[in-house]
Amino acid sequence: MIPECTVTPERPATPADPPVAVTIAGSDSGGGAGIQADLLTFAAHRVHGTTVVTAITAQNTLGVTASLSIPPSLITAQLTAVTTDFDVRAAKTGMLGGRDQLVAVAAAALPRLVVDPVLVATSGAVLYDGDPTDYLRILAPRAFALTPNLPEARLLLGHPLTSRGDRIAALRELADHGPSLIVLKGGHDDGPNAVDLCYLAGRVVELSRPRVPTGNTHGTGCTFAAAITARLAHGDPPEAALEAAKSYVTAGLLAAADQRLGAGSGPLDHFPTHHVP
Ligand SMILES: Nc1ncnc2c1ncn2[C@@H]1O[C@H](COP(=O)(O)OP(=O)(O)OP(=O)(O)O)[C@@H](O)[C@H]1O
Ligand SMILES: Cc1ncc(CO)c(N)n1
Repeated sequence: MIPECTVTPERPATPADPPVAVTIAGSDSGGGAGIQADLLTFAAHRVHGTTVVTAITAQNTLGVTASLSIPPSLITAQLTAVTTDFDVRAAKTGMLGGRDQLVAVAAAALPRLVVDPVLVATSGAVLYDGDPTDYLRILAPRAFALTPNLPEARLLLGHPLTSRGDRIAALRELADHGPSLIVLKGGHDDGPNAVDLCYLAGRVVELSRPRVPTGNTHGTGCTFAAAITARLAHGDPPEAALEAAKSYVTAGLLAAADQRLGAGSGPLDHFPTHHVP
């Protein structure tokens, strides 16, 4: 006989319940970026991770060889399944694949939404085949935070960002589309420090840590945005969430600097030993 499915009786939430976050992103078969990196990051922060898969990529440390976008109706169904059952405290988008998928995500009401505008993989593979400005026109008005890297910010705004003045102007331009928090990631810059310029409640804040000399940087952007999301799910104020996420990514890069996983750019270590969630 099949036992009947029982529903847990209503009881108030307790501090022992882990907060819930949702990642809306693509699958990386190599396990270093996308949904896989996000779930590892959530787990390292003791956040229960739920998922809305938007695309499946055939990918490893050397690049992406194939990808398939999930039909928007199935994206909506996953969003409904997650948000009608769980008390979702924060959400994050990664690879969306195309405009129809982005529109399906923008139709959902998601708290503390962190949008990582994934457009092109470091290897050159196209991860968004629509117009990059869709992110600004359709999704940014729904977002709490937007976290482009420098090449992505250039594509979103359609002009180069050379000087520090250009970058500060870009922060304001991006914030005009709605998000309270903008993080312009400087991982692709050179220099002894990895410096991200942030715009938060009208202030420019610099997030800086020593640059880790390593080629194992696959999935740093996903991991950083997922760590911000995890800290927001715990209720951290935005500036504390940013600092904690930056320290976590730096610790993960350091711990995996000499690791060999795959022949190309390997993943970082999502459970660095001295990280305490
Ligand atoms: N070698 C490094 N050492 C220290 N911090 C780094 C390094 N590379 C990137 N970071 C930091 O990691 C975070 C993610 O930034 P990055 O610019 O790499 O994102 P991304 O380009 O979106 O990532 P991805 O390569 O996964 O697409 C930022 O805080 C950035 O400063
Ligand atoms: C699935 C996926 N999402 C995001 C990135 C960007 O790192 C990637 N390479 N793959």
